[in-house]
Amino acid sequence: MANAMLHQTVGTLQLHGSSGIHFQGGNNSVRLVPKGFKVEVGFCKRGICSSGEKKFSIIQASASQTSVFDPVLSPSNNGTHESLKKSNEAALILIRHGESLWNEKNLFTGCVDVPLTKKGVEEAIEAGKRISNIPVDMIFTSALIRAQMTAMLAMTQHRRKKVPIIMHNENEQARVWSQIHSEDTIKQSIPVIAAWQLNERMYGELQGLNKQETADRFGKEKVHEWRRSYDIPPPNGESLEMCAERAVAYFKDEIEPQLLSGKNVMIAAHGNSLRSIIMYLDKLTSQEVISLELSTGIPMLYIFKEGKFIRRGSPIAPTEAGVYAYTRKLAQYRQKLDEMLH
Ligand SMILES: O=C(O)[C@@H](CO)OP(=O)(O)O
Repeated sequence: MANAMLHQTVGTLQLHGSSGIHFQGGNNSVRLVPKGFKVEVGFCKRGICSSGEKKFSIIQASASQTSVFDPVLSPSNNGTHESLKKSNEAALILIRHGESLWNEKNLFTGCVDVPLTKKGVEEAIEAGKRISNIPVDMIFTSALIRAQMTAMLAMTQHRRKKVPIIMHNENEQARVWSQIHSEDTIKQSIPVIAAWQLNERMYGELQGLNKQETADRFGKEKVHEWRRSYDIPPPNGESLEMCAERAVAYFKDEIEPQLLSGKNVMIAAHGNSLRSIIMYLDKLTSQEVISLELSTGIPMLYIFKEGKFIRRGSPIAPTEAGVYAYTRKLAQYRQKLDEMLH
């Protein structure tokens, strides 16, 4: 469950035993989680506490647009899921990070945490211009700085001027220390969730090697197989299939519910983690994904409507009318921005 909300923790409960669903906190026993609240499942320090207890926090959803999880919207609730699929529409922007210092040097990067080059910074800003009229309610990035820089730099160009704020939910203290105590400020913020599951495919023993030198040493075909085949991993690294197992699972579990509830989402990630997500969105076969290449810093727009992802290509420029005419909602959003800013 995404830990995306800007929220107030109003209590902590524990689940005991295995006899049915039974929440207990202090002297109080709670059977149902009221509407507008969410249950956040955490694990005691190192995974599971003694006697299998798990820690639950009851969190009051903020009234703002940025409070993201309503249990009623849970995709596990099938009836609701179906009706939401029909009624909601949301924009999904995917963006591969701008050029990194190791892209520039032609080195296999994978999970090595390398920042952007100056050109990468410029690409991210340019990408931001292209999406400056498209609503963004939530941002997901990988845990790597090149994706996070890209997301933040892109948002400097957004006309709505909401402030992207990285959520720190790694432990209770981090969460409490980063709390915002103004509803108005929360409304002017965009939660940014950093997730390792969106990281670049782990390139194993190729990380740090020069791509050309590796091709010279092992042969062009072998290296192409490592780089682009679906299920053949590079030495001690992840194949695209293995990368998809975590990236697509994260997308389905954490991002799709947000889209279902009508949130407009931007994902800043990597060549291969995004290839695996696009494979899922566009229903590509393992053969088709081989030839899918993503450029750095080019945003791609999808509309999520009636449970389907509709690929809308890349917004060309902020002034380009076409992209905003894709849906009435996008056109209205842009018009509102025009009225606000003129
Ligand atoms: O080095 C990497 O991490 C990736 C992306 O830059 O390389 P490839 O082009 O092989 O997917």
